Amino acid sequence: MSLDGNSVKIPHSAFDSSLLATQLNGTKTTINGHASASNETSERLQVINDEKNFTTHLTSQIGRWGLRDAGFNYNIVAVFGSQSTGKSTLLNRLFGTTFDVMDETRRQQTTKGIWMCRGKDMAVMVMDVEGTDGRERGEDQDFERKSALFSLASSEVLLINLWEHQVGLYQGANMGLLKTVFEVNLGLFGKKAQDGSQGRTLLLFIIRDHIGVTPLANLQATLTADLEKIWDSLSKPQDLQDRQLSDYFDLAFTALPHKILATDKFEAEVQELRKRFVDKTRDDFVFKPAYHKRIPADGVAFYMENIWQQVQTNKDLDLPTQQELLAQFRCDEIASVALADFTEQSKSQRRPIEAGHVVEGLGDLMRDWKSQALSRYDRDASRYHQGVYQRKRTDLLGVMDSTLSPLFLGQLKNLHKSCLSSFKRELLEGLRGDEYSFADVVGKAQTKCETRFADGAKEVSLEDTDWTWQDEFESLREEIGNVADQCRKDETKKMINLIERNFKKQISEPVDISLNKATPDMWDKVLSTFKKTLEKAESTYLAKAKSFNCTDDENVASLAALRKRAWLVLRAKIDEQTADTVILGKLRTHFEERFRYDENAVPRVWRPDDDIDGAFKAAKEQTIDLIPRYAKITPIDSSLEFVLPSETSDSLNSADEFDFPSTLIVFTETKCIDLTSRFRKDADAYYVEAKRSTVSSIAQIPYWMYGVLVVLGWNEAMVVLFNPLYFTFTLMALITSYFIVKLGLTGPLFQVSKTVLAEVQTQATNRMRDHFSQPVLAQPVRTNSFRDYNEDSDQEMRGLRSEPM
Ligand SMILES: Nc1nc2c(ncn2[C@@H]2O[C@H](COP(=O)(O)OP(=O)(O)OP(=O)(O)O)[C@@H](O)[C@H]2O)c(=O)[nH]1
Repeated sequence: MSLDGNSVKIPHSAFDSSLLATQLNGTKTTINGHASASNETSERLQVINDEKNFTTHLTSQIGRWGLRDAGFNYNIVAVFGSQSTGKSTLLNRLFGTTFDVMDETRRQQTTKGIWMCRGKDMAVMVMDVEGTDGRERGEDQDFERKSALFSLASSEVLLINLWEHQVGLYQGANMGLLKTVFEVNLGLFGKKAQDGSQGRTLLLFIIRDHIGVTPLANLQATLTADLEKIWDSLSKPQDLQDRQLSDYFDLAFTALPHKILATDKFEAEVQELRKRFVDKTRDDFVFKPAYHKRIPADGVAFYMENIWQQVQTNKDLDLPTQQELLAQFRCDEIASVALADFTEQSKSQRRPIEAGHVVEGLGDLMRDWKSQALSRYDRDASRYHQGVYQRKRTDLLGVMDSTLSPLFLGQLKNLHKSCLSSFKRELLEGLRGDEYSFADVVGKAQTKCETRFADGAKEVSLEDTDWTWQDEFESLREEIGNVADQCRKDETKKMINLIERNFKKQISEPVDISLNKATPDMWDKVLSTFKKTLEKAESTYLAKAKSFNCTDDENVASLAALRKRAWLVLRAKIDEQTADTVILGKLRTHFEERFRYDENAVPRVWRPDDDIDGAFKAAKEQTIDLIPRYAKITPIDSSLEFVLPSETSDSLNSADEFDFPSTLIVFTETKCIDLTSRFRKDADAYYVEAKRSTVSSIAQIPYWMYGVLVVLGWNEAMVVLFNPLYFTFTLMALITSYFIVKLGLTGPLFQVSKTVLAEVQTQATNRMRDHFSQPVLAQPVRTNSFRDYNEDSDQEMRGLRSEPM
C-alpha cells in the first residue's frame, strides 16, 4: 500500500456489500481525477503507513473531503482494539466509511498503519488504526504503542473496541498497552491537557458480542476499576502527581450484540449508536465541544503530523528488539563474570590501603586489572548487538572506575601522610647542628616531598577517568607550609633565646661596674652599654632571620620581643645589683671609703682632735644622696633614654603584662626611706667605732712603769738565766726566732696567725649577734676594728647619740 492515498483495497466482507458500490465509485473517480463531490468524500487515505511514515497528502485529501473550510465544524474519531475484532466493520457501519474488512476465510490482518476516511454525510474524520496483538508484527509492539498514542492524542473520541470476553483480562483488553499509552500521553501532552489547550478525550468502550449474561453495568464497573488501577500505577511527572484519570478523560460504555448470532439486533443497535454521533440534540451525543482540539480543519494535517513526530521521537515508547534483549542479557552476564575477577583482584589491595600504606605501583596494578576485565568482556560480548555491547561496556567501565576510586583516593591520602611525615623528618635532620641555612633545608625538603607526591599521584591516576589529585596536592602544600612555619617559629624562638643569653653575658660586667661606682652618669653608662649590646643583638637576629625566610611582620614582632627581653634582662641585672643586702653593702663601702679613708685612700687613725663628727656627717650625706640616684633609671643625657611601648608583646613568651614606665623605677619612695634608715644605723656603728678608737689611742704606758717592771721582774729574769731548763727554752726560742727572720718566714707566719684571728673574730661576732637583740646591735659592722664590740657599745651609743652629727 502506498501513501499517495490513491490505491484502495477492495472490501471483502459480504456484510459490506451495501457500501461496495460507493467505494468502487470513489476509487475510480479518485484515480481518474474527475470525482464528484460525493465520490471524493468516500476516499480513504493511509495517514501513516506500516513503515511509520506520515502521509504528505492529508492536507489535499481534507480539501477533497470538502472539509478544508470547515473551521472547527468537524470532528475526529479513532478506533483502538485488538486485531480482527471488527473495528473496520464497526466504523463502516457507524460512519458509512469504506475501510477494508477482513476476508473471513483467511483471518489475517487487514488494516495496516492508520487509515482515515470521511464519515458519510457527516463532517467527521474517522481513523481506522491497525489492530493490536497482531501476529504479523509479533513481539514488535513499537507501532501499536505509537499508533495508540497518536490516536489518543489527536482524536476527540477514541472508540475502544473489545469483545465481551476480553473484559477483565489484562493483555486481552489491552490494559498493558493503555497503561504505557496513558503514561507517555501524560508526559507528552499532560500539561497541555491540564491547561485546557489540548481538550479532553472521550474513551468510548464498545463491547462487542455482548450476549447479555453479564449486564453492561457490571462490565462497565470492571473496566472502570481496571482503568483507575492502571492510572494509579502510572509513573506520573512530578508536577502532575495528583492528576486523576477524570481530569483528562471521560469514559462511556456501550455494548453491541453478536454480529453473526443476532445480526438484526446488531444492525439495529449500531444504527442506534450512530445517532449518538449524529444527533447533536441527544444528551449522549459524543462529539461534545469539550473534546474538540480547537484546531481549524485546514491545520489538522500539520497538527497531526506534529503529534506523530512527537510520538515517533519519544524514547519512552521504544522497546528493545529480541536481539537487543539477548545482547542485554548476555552482555550483563559477561560483564558480571569479568567484574567478579576484577573485584577479587582489587580487594587484595584494599586492606593495605585502608591500613594507611602506600602501595607501590598501584596505578599499574589497577590498569592491569581493568584491561584484563575489559579484554575478557570484549572477547565475549563484542559478538552481540553493537549498541548494547558498547553501552554495557561503558557501564562496566563505570563500575570498575567506581570500584577503583576508593583505592585511588586512599592511595592519595596515604601518600599525603607519608610525604608529610618524611618532610618533617628531613626538616629535623637538616636543622641539626649549628651551621645550616633554614631556607635551604626547608626548600630542599619541600621540593622532595612535593615531587614524590606528584609522581605517586600521577602513577595512580588512571587514564579516561575524571579523577584529580590536585586538590590533595594543594592540601599537602598547605600543610607543608604550616609545618615549615611552625618550625621557623621554633627556630626563631631558639635563636632569640640564644641571643638573649649572649646579651645577658655581655651586659653583666659593664652594668656591675657602672652600678658599683654610682657616679652621677651611672645610668648613662648603663643605658649606653645596653643600647650598644642591643644593637649588636638585633643585627645578629636580622642576619640569621634572612635565612629563615621570615616575613617583615615576623621580623618586626621578633625584634620587639627581643627588645623587651633585653630590657627585662637589664632590669633583672639591676634588681640583682640593688637587692637589699647588695645595695646596703654598696652604701657601706661608699661611706667607708669616705669616712675611714682619707683623700689618698690611706686609712684614717682618729685622734682626739680630729673632726670625726664633720667627716662622719659629710660621708653619710654623700652616701645617702646615692639612694635617689639608684632609685630611678634616668640618664643625664636624654638621648640615651630607652623607651619601649608598653603594649609590646612577646610573641614567643606571651603570658605577661608589661608596663614599661614602671620598670624604670628601681626603688619606690618607701623603699628609699627604708634603705636610708637602715644605712643610718650602719653608719652609726662606724661612728661609734671611730670614737672608740680615739679612746684606745689615748691609753699609753708611763715610762716609770718600765723601771717598776725591771725592779719587780729582776728575780724572775735571773731565774730564767740561771735555771738551765728555762735558759735552754729561752735559747731555743731565740734561735727559732732568728731562723724565722733569716728564712723570711715572718710573713707567712703572720698571715697564718691573721687568718686564725679573723676566724676567731667571725665566730665571736656571730655569737655576739645572736646574743644581742637590740636593733642597734643587730647589724654590727663586720670590720677588724669592730671585733671588740660588746655590750658596752650599746651604752656608749646611747651616750654618743646625744652628740651632734
Ligand atoms: N463475531 C463477530 N464478528 C465480527 C463482528 N464484526 C465483524 N466481525 C467479523 O470479524 C472479522 C474482522 O473484521 P474487521 O472489521 O476486518 O476487523 P478489524 O478489527 O478491522 O481487523 P483489522 O483491521 O485486521 O484489525 C470479519 O470477518 C468480520 O465479519 C462482530 O461484531 N462479531
